[in-house]
Amino acid sequence: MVSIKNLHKEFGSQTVLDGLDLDIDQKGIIAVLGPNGSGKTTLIKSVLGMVVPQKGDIVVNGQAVKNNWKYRREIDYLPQIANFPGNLSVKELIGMIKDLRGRKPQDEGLIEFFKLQPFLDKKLNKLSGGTKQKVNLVLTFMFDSPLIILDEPTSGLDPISLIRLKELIQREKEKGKTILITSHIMSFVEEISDRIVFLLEGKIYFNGSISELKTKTGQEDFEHAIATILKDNNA
Ligand SMILES: Nc1ncnc2c1ncn2[C@@H]1O[C@H](COP(=O)(O)OP(=O)(O)OP(=O)(O)O)[C@@H](O)[C@H]1O
Repeated sequence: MVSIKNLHKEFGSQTVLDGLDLDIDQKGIIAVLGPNGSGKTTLIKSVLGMVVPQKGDIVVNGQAVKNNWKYRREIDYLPQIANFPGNLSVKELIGMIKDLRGRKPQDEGLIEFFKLQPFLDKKLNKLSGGTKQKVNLVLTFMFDSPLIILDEPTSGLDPISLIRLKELIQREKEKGKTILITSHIMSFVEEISDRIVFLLEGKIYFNGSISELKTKTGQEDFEHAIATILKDNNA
């Protein structure tokens, strides 16, 4: 599904990705973790073609990413920070994205699922952070693509909305999709992930299940296992 070989990305003199290799060939939920600034978003954006690496190859669903855009039709992406045009209403924005994507959307079920009906005629710059995130989630999930990439999806969500998000992600997993997630909320990651990919110093430091991570670090609980990696590496 996603194959990354020898990926290098530098911003000026700063090396962010340093010969990173990663294969994601399974269905299910994969959490991409790592300390702040470790390159999670840079990695995701490289897969999406939004960041151009200095070196390396990325193949998504059998298509090379370089100088290509068609493969993106099969990816749904939730950005960490959504810069919505503030003067549009929620309804107008959803309509605009539907027109741009040109695929049959499932927006109505998702609007109902996140209880967004009262906000449809409101301008985006008048919405709270959590409500904006729900709009962001509707836009992401409405096209039913086989690969879903979620950058900090829990951002700003209240407990009920967080439960709904987890339900939605599980539902998508049961359809046989591959879902890549970054999050700093360890309880959320532990609850939903099938596999953990941990980034450190521009490379993959760990790639495996939560129980393998606990064994590797000698810790019984997930949060402490992550903390142990960070402490051992002065991250
Ligand atoms: N466009 C850019 N120009 C310059 N530096 C950048 C750019 N994008 C990212 N960086 C730098 O690359 C490093 C990795 O950033 P990135 O956003 O990928 O990290 P992250 O692991 O997603 O972090 P966080 O957990 O804080 O979201 C950071 O030091 C960041 O400042």
